[in-house]
Amino acid sequence: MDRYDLALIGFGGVNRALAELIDERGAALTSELGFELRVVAITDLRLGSLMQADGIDLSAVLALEPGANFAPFAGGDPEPRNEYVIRNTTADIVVEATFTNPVDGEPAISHVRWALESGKHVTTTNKGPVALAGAELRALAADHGVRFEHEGAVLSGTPILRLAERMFSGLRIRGVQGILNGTSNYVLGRMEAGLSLPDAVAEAQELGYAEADPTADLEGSDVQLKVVILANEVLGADLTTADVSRRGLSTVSAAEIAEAQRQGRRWKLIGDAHRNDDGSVTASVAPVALPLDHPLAGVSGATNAVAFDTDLLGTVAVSGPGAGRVETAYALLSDVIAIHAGRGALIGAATDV
Ligand SMILES: NC(=O)c1ccc[n+]([C@@H]2O[C@H](COP(=O)([O-])OP(=O)(O)OC[C@H]3O[C@@H](n4cnc5c(N)ncnc54)[C@H](O)[C@@H]3O)[C@@H](O)[C@H]2O)c1
Ligand SMILES: N[C@@H](CCO)C(=O)O
Repeated sequence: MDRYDLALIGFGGVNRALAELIDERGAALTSELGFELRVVAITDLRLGSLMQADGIDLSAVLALEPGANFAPFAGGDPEPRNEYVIRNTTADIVVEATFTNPVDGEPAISHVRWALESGKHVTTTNKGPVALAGAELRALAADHGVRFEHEGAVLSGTPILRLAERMFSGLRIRGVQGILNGTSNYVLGRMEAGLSLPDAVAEAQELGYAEADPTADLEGSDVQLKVVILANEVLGADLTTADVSRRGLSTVSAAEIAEAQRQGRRWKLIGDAHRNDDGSVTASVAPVALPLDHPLAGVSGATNAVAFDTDLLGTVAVSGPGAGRVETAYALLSDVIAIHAGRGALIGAATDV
């Protein structure tokens, strides 16, 4: 029976949800998926670090009181010690789910680099490494015979990256456009219901949708990262965030939201990347007042949706959760499944002799 030992870097909403999934459904997952999952290391800014090669008691760490840390545990330390843990853990897969830094992607890029350099697979939901160092990290993974998986970086657990990569072969994709941020879409809907912006944002934070700094959600830098990922991984471009124009929700007033409703329109924060006739790719993030009959106008809450413009199929639209702790934890699990599916050619899968 195959087994994958995981090191969780960052123990917030998403990685806690993954730990809960393993703790509560581990046996069922093993019989359904054909491999066992264990967590052998955890680091977090607030909790410090914990390394236990025989497997961490997840119920115990999930039950920690607010303000407690890993120091009392065998193999525990009050400091995160990320580099030491990543380079020395017995884990097969490092799960990077720390804050997305839209400016330079650090320290997550370093976390991923250290993991790949030490021969460990990586799965991440952190947009920074994928958008700002994706090509370098994919090459580093290949050099070390391991995988760099990141389905959850765009549309959370809704598998649009794998869909485009595996199911669109033979198609020429001319563009991709969509609602790519759950928090802002949730907030717009709640403001249409009459809530103030601060109250709507507070709800999104409580629900675990928002970035550590929700400005990233509202002002479009989160979508900008995702547009870069889609442009580079789906359209084959080589964009950076500097290539993507960005306008956020602060350019739309509550009065304009109400006026749009009266006119039968809905404001949506839209990310777009499309190929021009000369082969170049243009990309943008901007609020748009869509007519109610537009396919994206009806997308509500933290749901996201992406429309792929293809040559042979016309428009192919995919909709699903764009945020959520459990939904995003599933993206991480889907990455482990992908690693397992490709294990024949890879190092890193622990198997019984
Ligand atoms: N929540 C979602 O719906 C969702 C969906 C898709 C992607 N993501 C991305 O996944 C990542 C995690 O999201 P989350 O909702 O769990 O965030 P979160 O803020 O709940 O948790 C992040 C955790 O990382 C820890 N952390 C931050 N910097 C660290 C460091 N240098 N070393 C160790 N720990 C560190 C924090 O203490 C925190 O506990 C983010 O990059 C986010 O953008 C989140
Ligand atoms: N804060 C992000 C999480 C998913 O990337 C959002 O709301 O879409």
